[in-house]
Amino acid sequence: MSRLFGLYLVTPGTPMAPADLAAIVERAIRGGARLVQYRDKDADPATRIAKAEALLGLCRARGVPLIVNDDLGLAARIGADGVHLGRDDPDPRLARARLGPDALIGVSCYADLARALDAATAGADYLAFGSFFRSTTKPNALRADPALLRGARKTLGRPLVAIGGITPDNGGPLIAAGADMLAVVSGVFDAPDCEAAARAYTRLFPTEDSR
Ligand SMILES: Cc1ncc(COP(=O)(O)OP(=O)(O)O)c(N)n1
Ligand SMILES: Cc1ncsc1CCOP(=O)(O)O
Ligand SMILES: [Mg+2]
Repeated sequence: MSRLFGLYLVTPGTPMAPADLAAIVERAIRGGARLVQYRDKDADPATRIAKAEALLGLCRARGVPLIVNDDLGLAARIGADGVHLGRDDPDPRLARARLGPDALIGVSCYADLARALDAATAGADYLAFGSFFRSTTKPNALRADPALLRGARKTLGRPLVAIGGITPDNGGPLIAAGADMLAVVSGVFDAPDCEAAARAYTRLFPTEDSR
């Protein structure tokens, strides 16, 4: 089974102790999260290292890859499994050269299929589209139409990630349209029970047998 399938948990930048962040992520992994991204725009460098290392320890113990958002230097320093890059971030070729052939490199493509083709050519392992719905985490994110995923599925030949305002109620059609993973922040982190929330997303995906 491809490891790039299912719930992709993205962390919020909420200030909290590294162990508390890891405890929430652990519950989401118990609920089925298959990939974790450390995304944190505000913490100072020492806190970012401490949080990313706490997550890496957890993710290694649970067999779930850890991706670092934006920060190639942090990903390389802690030995993360990969990096996620957007339009203001380093080029995927640079990330590949720095992190090596086995690193998972994800690229944000917003609603732009041409950008996705370029990213695939540059060696991206997955291509992320969105925001598909209004996101409280990133209210000004560019918006994408779910129909885009059908075209992306036909032309790109890489796993597709959907992000932005995704809930257990609106995520099913994104999977039906071609998303391999649903990337989620608030739908898990703002839920009263993170494990149950993660499980609600996990149930949207077809089981290995039915794929
Ligand atoms: C899985 C996933 N998809 C998209 C993004 C957004 O990346 P980017 O456009 O670089 O924006 P920031 O997250 O850096 O604000 C993501 N992080 N993860
Ligand atoms: C990083 C990012 N890029 C587009 S929307 C988004 C945030 C997604 O968070 P949420 O799942 O809370 O909408
Ligand atoms: Mg970025």
